[in-house]
Order: sequence, then C-alpha cells, then structure tokens
Amino acid sequence: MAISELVSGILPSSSTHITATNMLVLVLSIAGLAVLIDYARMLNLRRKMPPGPMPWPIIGNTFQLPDNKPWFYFEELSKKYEVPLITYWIGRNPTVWINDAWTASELLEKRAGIYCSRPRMLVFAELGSGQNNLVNMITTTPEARDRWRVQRKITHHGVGIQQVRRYREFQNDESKVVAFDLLTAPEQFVAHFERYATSVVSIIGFGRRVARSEDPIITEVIKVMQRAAELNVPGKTFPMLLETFPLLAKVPTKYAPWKHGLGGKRGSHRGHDFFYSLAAEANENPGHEDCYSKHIFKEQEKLGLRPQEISALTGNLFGAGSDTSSSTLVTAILAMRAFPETLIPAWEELDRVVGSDRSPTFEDDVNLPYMRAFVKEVFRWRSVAIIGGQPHAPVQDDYYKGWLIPKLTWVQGNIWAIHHHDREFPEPDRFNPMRFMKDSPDARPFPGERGYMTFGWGRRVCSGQALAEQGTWLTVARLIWGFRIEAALDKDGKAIPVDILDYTNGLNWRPQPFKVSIKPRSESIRQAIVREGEQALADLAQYEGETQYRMSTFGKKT
Ligand code: HEM
Repeated sequence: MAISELVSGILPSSSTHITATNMLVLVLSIAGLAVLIDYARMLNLRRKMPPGPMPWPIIGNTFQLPDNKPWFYFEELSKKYEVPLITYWIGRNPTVWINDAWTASELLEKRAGIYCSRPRMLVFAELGSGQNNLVNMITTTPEARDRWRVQRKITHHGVGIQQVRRYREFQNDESKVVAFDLLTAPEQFVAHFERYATSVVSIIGFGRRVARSEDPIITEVIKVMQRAAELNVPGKTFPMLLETFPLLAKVPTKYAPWKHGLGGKRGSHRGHDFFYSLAAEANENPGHEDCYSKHIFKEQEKLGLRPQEISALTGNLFGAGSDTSSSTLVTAILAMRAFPETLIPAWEELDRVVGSDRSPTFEDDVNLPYMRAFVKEVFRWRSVAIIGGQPHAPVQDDYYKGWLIPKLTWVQGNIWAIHHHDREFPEPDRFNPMRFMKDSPDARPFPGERGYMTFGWGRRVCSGQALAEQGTWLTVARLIWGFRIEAALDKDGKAIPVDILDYTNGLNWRPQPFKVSIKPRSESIRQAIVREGEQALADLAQYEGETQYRMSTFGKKT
C-alpha cells in the first residue's frame, strides 16, 4: 500500500494536506540547510584564500563574469584588490587566477612539484578525451603520475628539444612555401599559415604533408580543435555553465541540449577512433620510418598504450600544435602592420647579414639579435594561449603569502595580465622588440631567462615549445626579410585601419580578420622566393599522400 493511501486511511483529508505540506516544508528545510552548510564552507574557504568578489551560494561569481574575454576582468580584479592573485568562484568551486609574473614563477615553476596536476575540468576533459590525454591528466596518485610520465616521454620523443632539430629541413621548406604562396595570394595569408602549421605537425605525426588549404585535415579537424579551444574559457552560458552546475552533465545527452556538440553518445568514440585510424594508417604506409605514429606503435606493447591514448597522443599534434602556431603568425602580421617602425631595424639587420639572394636560415639566428627580440615580442604582445592553456592544480594544500590554496584548486596563469603588467612591460599594448634587446633602456627584470611565459610553466609546460619557437622564428624572419607589410588601401586609396584589440574569444585567441598589403620588398628578393619555393616543393614531394579518412564522415559508413 502506498504511503499516501495509508496516511489518508488513518487521517481525515485536512490532516493529509497538512502532512503533505509538512513534508514539503521538511524537504525544503533540509535543502535550505544543505545550502547553508555548503555556503558556510564556501565562506570559510573564502576567508583563508586569496581575496576576490563575494560569492553567492551555489552559483558563486559565475553570473558576474563578462560576456567574453574574462582575462581582462581578472586583471582588473587583481588591481582592485591590490593583490597578485585572486579567487573567483565558478559555482561552488574556487578558482585562483595568477595575474603577476613573479607569483606565477614562485608557484608554478619553483613549486612545480606541487602545482603539477590539472584540476577537474568537466567540459574540456570529462566530456572530451578525459584522462586518456596528458593535457587533462589529474596526477594526484602515483599511478596517474606514471601514466602522465609515459605519455609525456612519448610526446618528447615526437616534439622534444632534441627531436625538433631533425625537423628543421622540412619545417624550413614548408616555411619557404608560405613565402612562395604569399606572392600569388597575399590576401590569403591566414590560410597559408594554417596550412604551414598543420603540414609541419602532419609530417611529424603521420609522414604526410598537407599541401592544400582545402585539405579536410584543415577544413574539418582544425575547425573542431578551434571549437574545443573555446571550451575552457570560464563562461555564464552553456556549455561552460556546466562547470557551475555539474549535475546537469549527468543528464543523458538526448535530453540535454546543453551538452550538444560535446563528447559523444554512449559507446561512440568517433573523434578518438578517427585519430587512432589516422595513426594506424600512417603506421602501415611504407617509408618515413621515423614518423611519430610509427614510433608510438613500436612502443605500444612495451608501454601498454591503449587505443584512446594513441589517438590522444597523435590528435594532440593537431589540437595543441596547429591553431596555436598559425594564430601566432597572424598576430605577427598584425603587429607588423600596426607598428611599421619596428620593421626598419629588422630590415637593416637582415639586409646586412642575409642579403637579398637567399632567405634567412636557422644558422643566421645568432647573428640576428633584433630578429630574435622581435619574435620574443610577438610571443609576449598577444600570446596565443592567453590564459596559459589549461589550469594547473596543487596535489596538496599549499600556502602563499599566508593564503590557502586547497588541494586540486583550479589555478590559472592569466598570461594576459602577466604580459600586460606595466612594471615589466611599460606601455604594454605597444609592440616594442627593444624590450628584449640586451642593455636596452626598455628592458625590465622578468623571472626566467626567456622573458615571457607564453608556453606555460613547470612540469606542464608546453611539450611543443621548441618546435613552435623554432618555426615561428624562421617564418617571421622570412616574412620580414621578404615582404613589405603595410596598410591595405580602400577604393579611395585610404589606409584601412586595424584594431590591435580585436581578437577572438577562445582559449587560443587570434586577431579577427583584417586587411593588409603584403608585397615582395624587391625584384631580387621576389626571384629568391620563387627559386626557394620551387626547391622546397621538390624536396617536400616525398611527403605527398592522401588519407582515406574524413572526420565528417568517419564512423558513418556501414
Ligand atoms: C605558439 C605555439 C604554442 C603555444 C603558445 C603553446 C602554449 C601552450 C601552453 C600555454 C600550454 C599549457 C602549459 C601549462 O599548463 O603550463 C601548452 C600545453 C601543451 N602543448 Fe603547447 N603551445 C604551442 C604549440 C604546441 C605544439 C606545436 C605542440 C605539439 C606539437 C604542443 C603541445 C602541447 C602539449 C602536449 C601540451 C600539454 C602538456 C601537459 O599537460 O603536460 N603545443 N601549450
């Protein structure tokens, strides 16, 4: 017998009503008490943690977030509270935002052994590639740390400092092709950079170059990756709102429009299987025995690599290495267009050291100190991973200046604020390579020898840093050597302005489309670009090839 029938059998109907009301009151009271207890926990933590705005129960500060680019807001909060790091509550979870280089260095570099984990990332990790991917790995247990080490070691074998020297020849050739393509289609500069960056990691990973901008690896895969990069910016709309209301992630996808586009149906691993298949295909193709996929398959048994891990390791090349590198080059063009005076010393140096019969090579680097400073300033001025990539998390409770940072707190290095601090970088929005010239009056102390934190910190520092740094240097040097990058003119002959703050909203940001004129600096330079472009294409022919897989149709075949 149902309880209500039992109750109505014993009590008159008015009493039943009272009991139901009482039950409702009881349930609401318990819920209210739970919220109160939880809020007391939040306030107690708030008292001990770095300062920040007062959180609301359950929702924290989520709805105080700006509509986009919250890194500006976190920088402002640090200034308002006059502290180098702040606490900001996303729902019931405190997140810590480091807005100062010295604090980032102290916590994420000097205490790297503590801040070596990732926190729980629901949207980016749990609903994505999860703990199969080293980018997401929570490393609080010895087993998880071992697994992360295995993946990190393999990644180093693919793109570590020693390895990437081996890639210089084809990276140089792909960069020559960029200059060659700019002669015929300068207005397509973004597409050329995307092709270049994707092709380099594709040769490394799969022994196959990406010859055309229309290749599905660019039109499909990179677009998906760019979408993924939007998923780790704190937000007050779905899907990022799931971080505030994690219970909603438990609703089955077919009843949960807020999960649309995330993860897959139960049992379906289309994205994972796609990258695994690309890697397996590369493993079976003859030639290019030293490509990354072949190495992974050779090590598979010894290291006990699961298929999902193989797909994460190979997929990361595109996910972490393509959009980042190409967006950096787009930023470089914007800087050249907006600050033409910074090109004059570069041209003087390049003309003196390199001349016009050939473009710069890696060997010229040591003789081109201004060029080196220019590229450092590109990395600093509008760093692509503007909030330092994925958050770190301490593996134990930690204290900084008397403030508590509890175990597994989401700790994010706000690169925007760090690289925008006028103590280290006076007039931070001005693109000024002189900041990085030895003995320059514009140089200021900064922790670490590089002078920027664009690639993150400590144990989770970017695995592809050496590859990205060498490729960016080479391509930026070649672009400046080869081209006059100037204002595009409208139909009345007036210069079309550019906005140096008009950027996208992703975890990896890049300038919104803008117009610029890109022309060879002289006839002899133009001829050198053609000569080198044709030579590069001939050298790269060994990497021509097609894949049978398309992401858009993958898994849909019978
Ligand atoms: C301009 C280009 C690039 C920039 C600015 C960049 C930046 C970053 C940043 C900021 C992080 C997070 C670091 C941290 O948590 O402290 C990261 C992580 C990572 N990056 Fe890059 N990256 C670039 C290119 C690449 C390339 C070319 C690859 C590989 C081909 C790559 C692979 C990775 C991987 C695997 C991680 C995760 C490391 C881990 O969690 O242990 N990145 N990157």
